[in-house]
Amino acid sequence: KLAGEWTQDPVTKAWSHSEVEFNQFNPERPLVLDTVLDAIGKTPLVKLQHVPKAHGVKCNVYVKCEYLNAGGSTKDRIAKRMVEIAEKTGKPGKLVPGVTLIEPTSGNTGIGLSLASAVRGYKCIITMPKKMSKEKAIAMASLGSTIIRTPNEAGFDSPHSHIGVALRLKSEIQDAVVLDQYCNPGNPLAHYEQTAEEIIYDMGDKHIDLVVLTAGTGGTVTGISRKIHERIPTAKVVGVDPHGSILAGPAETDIDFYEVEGIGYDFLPGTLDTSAIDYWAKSHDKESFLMARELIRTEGILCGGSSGCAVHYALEECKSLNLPEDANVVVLLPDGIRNYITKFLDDDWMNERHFLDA
Ligand SMILES: C=C(NCc1c(COP(=O)(O)O)cnc(C)c1O)C(=O)O
Repeated sequence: KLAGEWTQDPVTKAWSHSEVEFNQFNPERPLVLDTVLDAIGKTPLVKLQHVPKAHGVKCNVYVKCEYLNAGGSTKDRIAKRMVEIAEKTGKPGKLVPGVTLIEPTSGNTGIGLSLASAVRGYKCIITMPKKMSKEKAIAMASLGSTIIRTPNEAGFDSPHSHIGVALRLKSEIQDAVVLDQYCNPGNPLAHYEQTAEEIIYDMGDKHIDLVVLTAGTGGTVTGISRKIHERIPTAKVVGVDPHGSILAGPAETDIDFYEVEGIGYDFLPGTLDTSAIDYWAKSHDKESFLMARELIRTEGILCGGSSGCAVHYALEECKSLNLPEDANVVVLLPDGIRNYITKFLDDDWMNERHFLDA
């Protein structure tokens, strides 16, 4: 198993891991790339021009557009990093041509791994709950992956869940490897050594006061939060967790269905370091989708549902903290509209769920 141990230097506050070497951050990227996998990372930060004011927020809000990654989401980063680690170290399994990658996912990690498999010549089997969009399934199938849908109501520890089915398939298929985004250090590491460094580098002399991040496996919030606290100790990091999920802590034990894809779970993933998060906001579907639609319509930001979730609750925090005009807030937008064309972008889909009711 790769999980290994994270340790933090008591003086520099820098993190290291017992099993993995870290890549150096290089802000430059050549324009001619060896493969499409090199078109992952270096996504732009965009300053919102209208949405903050429309919601009574006077500070500066910058959104990191992760839908501009090669596979369309921030999860391309961890897919590439987990494959790199396995190719280099053979952990959690040897990746040789013809090997079968099996991964439980809400879709975006699956797209990232399907992309890497198409480029590297691996076979790929994805297990994904039925709740997740058809668009994501079609993207993965187009990249050559086999998709197995699992029941939404199956708990994480059920043999019928996307995790349970992936583990069963691994035991049945020869030369199969489950990289396992829920405990693989390559998940938070990709964000600690790259996503967070991009944010710090690109913000330059604009002081970062608040970072708002949705959480699913917790890799994004763990990796970014650790680096932000290491380099900008005064900055606060807020995690956003949907009602119906328990990531924000035992108080939210009411596990329930919600529509936003990719965030929240009925268990605490090994890649989530809750001590790295200053505090949590609990989110609702309606506000998340309405904000995503507003960002698209008034800012031209073609983002997904969890992006609307992150921005809505970031604005709520700006108001409750009464952040001044010169404060700077960074929000990560994990994926884009391609994954949801027939879902929250469609008025009928929204009306069926009363998300457009006043
Ligand atoms: C866990 C997976 N996605 C995480 C995710 C997240 C959360 O990112 P984490 O780094 O897993 O906490 C937010 N928004 C979207 C649209 C996502 O797809 C997955 O694609 O398997």
